[in-house]
Amino acid sequence: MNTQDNYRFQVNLSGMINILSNHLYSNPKVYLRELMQNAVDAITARKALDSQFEGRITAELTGSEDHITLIIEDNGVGLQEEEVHQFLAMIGQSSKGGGQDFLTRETSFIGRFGIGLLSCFMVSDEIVMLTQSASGGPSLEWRGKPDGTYSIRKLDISLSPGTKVFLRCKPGSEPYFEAENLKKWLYYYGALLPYPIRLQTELADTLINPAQPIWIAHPELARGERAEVLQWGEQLLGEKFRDYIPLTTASGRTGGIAYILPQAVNLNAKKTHRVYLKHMLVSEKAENILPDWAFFVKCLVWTDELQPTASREHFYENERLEEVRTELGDAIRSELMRMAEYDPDRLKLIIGQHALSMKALAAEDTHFLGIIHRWLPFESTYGQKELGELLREGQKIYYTLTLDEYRQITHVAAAQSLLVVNGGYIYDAELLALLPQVVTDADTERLLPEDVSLSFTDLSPEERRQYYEATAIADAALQRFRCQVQLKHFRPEELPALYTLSKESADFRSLEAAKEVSTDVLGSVLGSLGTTYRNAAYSTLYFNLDNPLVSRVFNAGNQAMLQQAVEMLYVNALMMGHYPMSRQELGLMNQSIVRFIDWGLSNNNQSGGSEQ
Ligand SMILES: Nc1ncnc2c1ncn2[C@@H]1O[C@H](COP(=O)(O)OP(=O)(O)OP(=O)(O)O)[C@@H](O)[C@H]1O
Repeated sequence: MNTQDNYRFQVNLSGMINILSNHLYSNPKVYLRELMQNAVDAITARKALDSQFEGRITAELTGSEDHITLIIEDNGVGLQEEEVHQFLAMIGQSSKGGGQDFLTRETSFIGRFGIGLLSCFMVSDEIVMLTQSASGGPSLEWRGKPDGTYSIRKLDISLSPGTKVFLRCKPGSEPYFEAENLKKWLYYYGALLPYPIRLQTELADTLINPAQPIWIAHPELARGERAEVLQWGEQLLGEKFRDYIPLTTASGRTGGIAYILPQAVNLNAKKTHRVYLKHMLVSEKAENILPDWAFFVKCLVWTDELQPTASREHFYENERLEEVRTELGDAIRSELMRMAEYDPDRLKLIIGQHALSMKALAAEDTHFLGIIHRWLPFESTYGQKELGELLREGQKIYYTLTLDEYRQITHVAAAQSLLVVNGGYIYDAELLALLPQVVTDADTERLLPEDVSLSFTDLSPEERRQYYEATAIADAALQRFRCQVQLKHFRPEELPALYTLSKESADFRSLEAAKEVSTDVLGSVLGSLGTTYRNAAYSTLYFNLDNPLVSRVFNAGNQAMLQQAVEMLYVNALMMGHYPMSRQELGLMNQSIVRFIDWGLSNNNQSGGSEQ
């Protein structure tokens, strides 16, 4: 019969500490956060026994230079001997969770993983804890070492309930024990704690956190405390803000202040917010706490209902987080809508600075679009204007889909008094397409460059006869570029020619451009693709007979010159429309320039010669 030997896993504690410090904790200073969190949890547990109980946390720096020791003391619930063995000395065991779903289950404590205390070994070679349980029993001393050993001793004296953790600075960790740093970090992590945190050194006894303003518990009251709210924003986030929006949720368990960023922000900029869990700072990089469109604010959020991950820097992406995100987004949205009604100048200021963010939100929410559309800025043939101003023109609003399309037709459209909006910037075309759904008298339409030509005037039958031959020569000159020529009358008369592409001819041009830069194999694949376009993919070059130069060229009766001029005007029209040119077209431009200079020179010589 086979015998089976059973063994227990052994944990190499120093190896584990190494992993935690290198991979879980972003910086050794988090040891202070973990100690404060334990103190906060111990105070919460004691408060559950006695609701009148007043918590306090004290940090004390003692010892000479080589023996600096930090003592963190709380008057929380303390530990009894069996709890020390069970929770303090057992890694991964926490007094604050329990059950299968302890990682994500909601508790009134911050800690849940049973590993936080290990972070102290990043800065100290020993953790000494004196503790007295509020439920009685002897006072205890526990000493834990990073090699996984610990000792426990009953004290002869009886301490008052609570816990003191002693950490002696290990060589190299001195900055983490400097009074100024400790002061800064105690404030950083604990500024919103509702009971006093003190730092005592031989020189001073400092209260770290000021009394909590009323709007922490009731964010809606922040509206009336402008100066104070802005000052807190500057102190906590290190930036001067000019405006803010209070954040509330229906349950009241998550709240905050969304500070409007004083400068415009890039759409792709990281949107990070500072989140306090049960009044302690857990993350200043929380990205997923607000909807994506809210990139114009930096928030202070406090919550007692979200579940932090073990690194504490993020929150579990669960249903509740999703609801909180939606509710915080709603709070911002309704405040903006409230401004639209009662404080439009304030909203205009925000839109002026953060149009992109406002457009992102409006694209997601047509109701919001309906309310704020009039202040959204757009680039148009009437200039950079707010949509409200454009609507007041009472005209149909045409919009392009791309910046290139807009550039191609803007001067022609302007001359025809068409109101065209550049829809090439992100959200703009989308918003203009949505507009008629929410604004009853808004009439918007997508404009294609070729549509502009519909307003051009045809030649009279007599003109058609007169220019028949010249048009045919011009047309033949551009055949090799798959471009047909049309002679028309249009405004502005300063514009000699307008090049337009249909969707198909645009695709064909892109294909040709891709072929020029591709390898042989890809080139032949693209080449065979191109054959499917052959027939329909013609672009059009409209010549403007109202333009004096065009009129002279078409009336000169000089076939060679007409051909050259048509080619030259073709490349010129391409450039005006910001179309990338093919190698063949660039070659044509160079040749034409040289030929025209040559022509000019020989004409000059001839006239110079006849004068003599
Ligand atoms: N100041 C304290 N007062 C009372 N008990 C404490 C204190 N500090 C630690 N403990 C006990 O030690 C246990 C382990 O603490 P540790 O910080 O390692 O983990 P945790 O707080 O439970 O969870 P997490 O790893 O999420 O912080 C706690 O569950 C708690 O029972």
